[in-house]
Amino acid sequence: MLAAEDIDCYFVSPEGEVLQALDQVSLAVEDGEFVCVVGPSGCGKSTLLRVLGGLDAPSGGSVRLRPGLSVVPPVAFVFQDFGVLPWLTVRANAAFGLRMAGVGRRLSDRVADRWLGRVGLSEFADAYPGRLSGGMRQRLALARAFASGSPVLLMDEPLGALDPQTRVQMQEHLLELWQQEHKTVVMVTHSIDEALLLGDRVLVMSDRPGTVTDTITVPFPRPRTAGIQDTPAFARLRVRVRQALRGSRPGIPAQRTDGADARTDGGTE
Ligand SMILES: Nc1ncnc2c1ncn2[C@@H]1O[C@H](COP(=O)(O)OP(=O)(O)OP(=O)(O)O)[C@@H](O)[C@H]1O
Repeated sequence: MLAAEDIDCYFVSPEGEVLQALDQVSLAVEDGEFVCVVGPSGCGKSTLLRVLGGLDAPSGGSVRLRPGLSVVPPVAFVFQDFGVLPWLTVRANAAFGLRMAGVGRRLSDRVADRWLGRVGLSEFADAYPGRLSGGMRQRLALARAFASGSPVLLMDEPLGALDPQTRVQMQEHLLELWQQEHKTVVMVTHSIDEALLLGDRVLVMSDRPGTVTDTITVPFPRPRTAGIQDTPAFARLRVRVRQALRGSRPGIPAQRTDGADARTDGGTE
């Protein structure tokens, strides 16, 4: 569905310093696959996502989407800061991707209403996002991405701004939506547990310039529930990802392996 080959990405700072963000990154994502990307802060995860979605042009290499994709736009983004437009109603926000793709108001509103129902926001359809909590805004952002009809969703720390309890609820919600819709997803996250709960594969990136240093297949059958996080197999895989991350960061001291800290940036959940 989505393939990147030998992506290099350089930036020039305002001082004129050349900075390499990505170094020869290659990946291939199957139709309907959920791939999570973890890596140290500043290693180029967001840059990779932007290149995959065509928001940034790579300095070298190429990105290909499955030929013949008839859906416009083929890719929808979900960002950590929700990307909700405060001057549009909740319904208009949910319909935004469709409207941008040229779909008429009546149809896009109907699709938006269906998705607002699925994320539990029907009663707020005519309200403005200012009335929504953080978790509700993120549900709206997900509704907009799913409603857009895009087969590929690129998510950049989509649950990162939520409080821990809301985040757990949203992980379950996202898991449920994805299991019903089978979109192709590439999601950047700082949480190892989130990556293992949601993903089919976890790509581990090195420190900047970021490159993919390890790919871990997540063997847990679907449908999954959050309960798998309490199993010994999950704990073993958590350690495996953590070791891969340590391997990608020479000189970084070992992190805890008791499961209390499952974030790639050393924070807590
Ligand atoms: N437009 C830009 N201009 C200059 N430098 C940039 C630009 N975008 C990103 N960078 C730099 O590229 C590197 C990678 O940034 P990026 O945001 O992709 O990392 P990240 O892994 O997503 O970080 P984090 O986990 O902290 O969100 C960083 O050093 C960043 O400062």
